[in-house]
Amino acid sequence: MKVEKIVLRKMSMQLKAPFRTSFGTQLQKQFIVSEVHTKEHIGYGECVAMTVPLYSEESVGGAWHVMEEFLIPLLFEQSELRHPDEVTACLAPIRRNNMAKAALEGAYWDLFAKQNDVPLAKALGGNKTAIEVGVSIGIEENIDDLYRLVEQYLQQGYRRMKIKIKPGKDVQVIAGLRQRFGNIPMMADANSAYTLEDIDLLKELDDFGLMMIEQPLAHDDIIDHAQLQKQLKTPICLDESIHSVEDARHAIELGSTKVINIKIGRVGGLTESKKIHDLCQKHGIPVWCGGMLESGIGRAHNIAITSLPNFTLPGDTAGSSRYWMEDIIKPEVTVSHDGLIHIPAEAGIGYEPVPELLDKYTIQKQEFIR
Ligand SMILES: O=C(O)CCC(=O)C1=CC=C[C@@H](O)[C@@H]1C(=O)O
Ligand SMILES: [Mg+2]
Repeated sequence: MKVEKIVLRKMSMQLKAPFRTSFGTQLQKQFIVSEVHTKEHIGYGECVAMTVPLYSEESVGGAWHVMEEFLIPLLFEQSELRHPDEVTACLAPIRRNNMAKAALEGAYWDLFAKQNDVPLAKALGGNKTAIEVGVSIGIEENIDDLYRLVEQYLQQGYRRMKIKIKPGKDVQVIAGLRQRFGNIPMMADANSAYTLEDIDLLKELDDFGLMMIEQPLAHDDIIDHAQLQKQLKTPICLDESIHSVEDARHAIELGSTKVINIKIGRVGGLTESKKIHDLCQKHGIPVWCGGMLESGIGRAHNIAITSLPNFTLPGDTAGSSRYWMEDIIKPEVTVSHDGLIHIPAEAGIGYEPVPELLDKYTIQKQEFIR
């Protein structure tokens, strides 16, 4: 892949409704779209870092700086990359900054798939024609609003409900949902809102048959999660704690987790995501693909990675209309009434970014010529 130009776009799009979690609320979503250009094709990626570094240490501004000052120069030092797996090695001298790395690496994977005229899912080794999807629901102040949203998403076919919880909005909320909707596939995501001192409360959640409890404890912990898992029946799923295949290996060996939420940006790209997928498959640990409120470009990458066989649980890749009045791709991502997203047969990410819509939501654009 002889990339001649890389383009970064800082995007600003408003979510249909505020998305609340235990650490904050998002409404005006900023993110970065990356483009890698050859004479024949453009590969697209998305940087999922948030405007404010509340989920992880990365932010939109920080990621832009790292890509501009360090990552893009490293990529341009390579006369030619033969395979996108080489991008991770090329960027390895720069510590962490995984979301920035993943935005560029993902664009190279899209370019590679387009050059080889295969869907990205196939280029990654995926074997599915469709993926099961769930939906993530933010914290609602009013329980009736939460019930209305769950009812709506069940009718739309989503295969699993992810409920955000935090102290004071946890046991009662889950109990109410169970009472109202019965034994629907449901999980809770705490985004690190608890500590081992809350163990009695977390044990109460054991009574509701949740599929998993996601990241109950500190964002950078696997030791306390191992202690907690010994005392919980409900599987713990790690999200924020896992930044690499080595983190996953440590967590599995310690017994800190029984499910892993793979987010391409959090772990530094598709190549590392595949490694985590393969390690978990070897250890009988199911994985699913988490979300970061992506636009259609990031959503398309999530769909492709979910085509790998050990993505056996519904992920957070909802349809475009879950978050956006209009998405920046055509066609938009849609979910069938039986909760499936059909994997595109077109080459690359399979959804075409629309230049006019990219421009409409671009608030800053910079071109880097090799
Ligand atoms: O993109 C989606 O639909 C999932 C959104 C979601 O649940 C999250 C996005 C970003 C950080 C967190 O708030 C949360 C998560 O932890 O998975
Ligand atoms: Mg999470």
